[in-house]
Amino acid sequence: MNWDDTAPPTDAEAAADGRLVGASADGEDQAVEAALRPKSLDEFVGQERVREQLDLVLKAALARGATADHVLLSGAPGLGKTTLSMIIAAEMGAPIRITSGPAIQHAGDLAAILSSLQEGEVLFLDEIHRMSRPAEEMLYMAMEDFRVDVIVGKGPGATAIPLELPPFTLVGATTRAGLLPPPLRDRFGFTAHMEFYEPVELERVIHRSARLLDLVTDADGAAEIAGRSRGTPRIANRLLRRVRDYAQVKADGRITRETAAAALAVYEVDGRGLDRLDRAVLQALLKLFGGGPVGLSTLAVAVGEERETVEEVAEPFLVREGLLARTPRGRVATPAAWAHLGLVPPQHGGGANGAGARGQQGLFGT
Ligand SMILES: Nc1ncnc2c1ncn2[C@@H]1O[C@H](COP(=O)(O)OP(=O)(O)OP(=O)(O)O)[C@@H](O)[C@H]1O
Ligand SMILES: [Mg+2]
Repeated sequence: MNWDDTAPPTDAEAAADGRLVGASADGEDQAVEAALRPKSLDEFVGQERVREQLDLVLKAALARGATADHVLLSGAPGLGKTTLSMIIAAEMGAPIRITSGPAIQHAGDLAAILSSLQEGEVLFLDEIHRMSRPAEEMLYMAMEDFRVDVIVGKGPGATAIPLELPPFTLVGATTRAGLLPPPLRDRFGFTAHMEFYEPVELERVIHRSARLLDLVTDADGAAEIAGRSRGTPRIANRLLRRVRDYAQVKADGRITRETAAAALAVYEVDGRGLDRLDRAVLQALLKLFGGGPVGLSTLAVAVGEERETVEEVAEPFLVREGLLARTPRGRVATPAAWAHLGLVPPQHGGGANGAGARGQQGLFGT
């Protein structure tokens, strides 16, 4: 993600764009996601702990006739932060105003939004870690005291005019909770950390979406898609749409294990959710470097990609899946990586594969 929205995309961003297993929303996702979004906590699949805690927070506020505490939602892209913010408003019977950190560059932008909120309204601030510093400081006071100081004039003659705000609920979302300054983090009454979903939960997401899209999907078909969805509902929904296309063109429209596997083979998404780039990185690491350790730059050259693309686009998922490890001496494949690609690791102290790998490594350097 680039801090400056006007900057041209980096190579890594270009490589991540349009990737079937990418977690960020693309144009098609944005068009269909509204239709697939669960509208209530009961409909929201998985995240049991978050759901239970949030249910208590909201019900208690409703019972007191009060505005709910501010809520921070943190978690990787596509796990349901925006969806949950809308559910919070719906459960509170409150309107929601949606904005984002990068859209608020001046404190004045924030003051304008805050002063126009209705009592009890939910303000959803997406990418809250990307707000400007002055806006952030204004937000501290707004969250705590429902008050802002509007600065009028410039220089020594400037004066602060206090402005009372109606009580509201701030829902902040971030993919990078670690980047939030502690004073901001501390002002949220409740923080929900969203985890990646289990395959059985993604199966439920897929069945639900299939119903809404009028698709016939059997249990094995949903399981096949879920296993390739990288723990992410957005990816599950996207793969479901590609499988639907295939089933309609090449089969009778029904989504079974066979149509799902055949469709995703066409798109080069394998049984574990790795795509062409992920497998190219693993294959180079195993076949050219005997499983490593090998330096990132050397590995990137071998794959024919930029260093950043390998590091930011491919590696995070490979590391999460326990297929690749980043060590001080370089990238290393795990036994699971050899098994996944159906290759045999070289034996210690011999074996053509191992010797070949060491020769290559010497050639490339690290
Ligand atoms: N728990 C869930 N149950 C069912 N569907 C879900 C769930 N979570 C997310 N989804 C689906 O996944 C899609 C992406 O979710 P959402 O837009 O809320 O993710 P996000 O965390 O806001 O992502 P980003 O970080 O990119 O903004 C939505 O269209 C929604 O339909
Ligand atoms: Mg979102």
